[in-house]
Amino acid sequence: MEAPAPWRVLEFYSGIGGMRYSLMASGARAEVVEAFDINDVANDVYEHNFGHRPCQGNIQTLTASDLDKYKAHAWLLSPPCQPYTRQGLQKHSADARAFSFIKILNLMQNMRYPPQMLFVENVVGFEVSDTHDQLLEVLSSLNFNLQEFILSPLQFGVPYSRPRYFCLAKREPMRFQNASVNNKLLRTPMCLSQTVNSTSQDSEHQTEEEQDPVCKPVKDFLVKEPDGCIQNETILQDYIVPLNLIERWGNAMDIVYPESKRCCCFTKSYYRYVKGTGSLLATSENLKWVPEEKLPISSLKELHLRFFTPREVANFHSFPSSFWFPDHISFRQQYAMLGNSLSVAVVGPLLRYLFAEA
Ligand SMILES: C[S@@+](CC[C@H](N)C(=O)[O-])C[C@H]1O[C@@H](n2cnc3c(N)ncnc32)[C@H](O)[C@@H]1O
Repeated sequence: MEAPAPWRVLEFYSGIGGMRYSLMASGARAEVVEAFDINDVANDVYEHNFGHRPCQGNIQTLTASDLDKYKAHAWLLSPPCQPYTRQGLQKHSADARAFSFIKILNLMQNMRYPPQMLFVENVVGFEVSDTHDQLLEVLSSLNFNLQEFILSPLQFGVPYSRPRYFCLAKREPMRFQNASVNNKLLRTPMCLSQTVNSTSQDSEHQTEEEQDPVCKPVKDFLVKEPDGCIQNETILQDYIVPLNLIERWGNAMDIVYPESKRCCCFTKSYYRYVKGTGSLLATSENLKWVPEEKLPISSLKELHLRFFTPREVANFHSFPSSFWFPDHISFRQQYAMLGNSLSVAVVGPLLRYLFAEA
């Protein structure tokens, strides 16, 4: 018998393709038929890795008939998060960077072939925004069931704290495998497993700290030489943290060790700034790590701190080893685009669950 045709997928705000890698990792019978992004540098990276250049331009200018022509079954969207971040002005839907997302949401109501499945990724904070209210309104008007999650790679064995909000939606008569959690916001990946068919009230309120399984150590994510050894400092010269920054920021920096089981979220400003943008790695072999201890500046200097390389940040995002940047992309651009991307370790299982037939 002939295999059924794959689900047709549109990838909005495609960036460097974290969503597409997640779809590949999910094993879903699905293919990206088009991707959309306004950033030509991100599109260079996407094309370099997938051999397909996304439609370049403002998503806000798309019309219902533009989208109808793809007859897509699923839309995957990771719209800009600045309107909802705690550090920002939190203008939500009034922020111009939210306009394109609101526009295409509303287009769904005027389409001849609206998607049957929807997946939205954003920062924690989105779930209390008025854009979220609009999302729910549109989905309900089109008879979608939805399930929402706040999950972090830490809950998937990756020593990386990057909690993010996810909305999964399926249009009637399609159903989720675990329909008992429809209309709930879950903080556990439990219901993604086919073997678990109910989720207790408690697990809806568990945080990433309470959910940590045994995470791999940071050293498993470091750049390796072909012989399997971690690259030495001479090779990693470009990544050493200058001493004046150590003097200035001291214990405000987030320092991790090869044996650590957690590092903090890499933002798009990593490498430009050291405070609050991502962890730094202590590479000295002579110092013993004492967790939680505040160290004097003299000891901090002896830790031989370095930035994680872009490849290592990609490893924390669980990107495949085949992923890479074209030569003309600067270090700063690499970090900026990785900081905007997402965790394949988290989104892969969520997409597998979304596409699984009930
Ligand atoms: C949060 S990032 C998504 C990153 C992506 N998921 C990845 O894995 O790299 C948002 C992306 O949306 C793009 N973008 C923002 N506003 C846009 C608009 N109005 N039209 C098209 N693309 C837009 C940005 O260039 C950026 O690549």
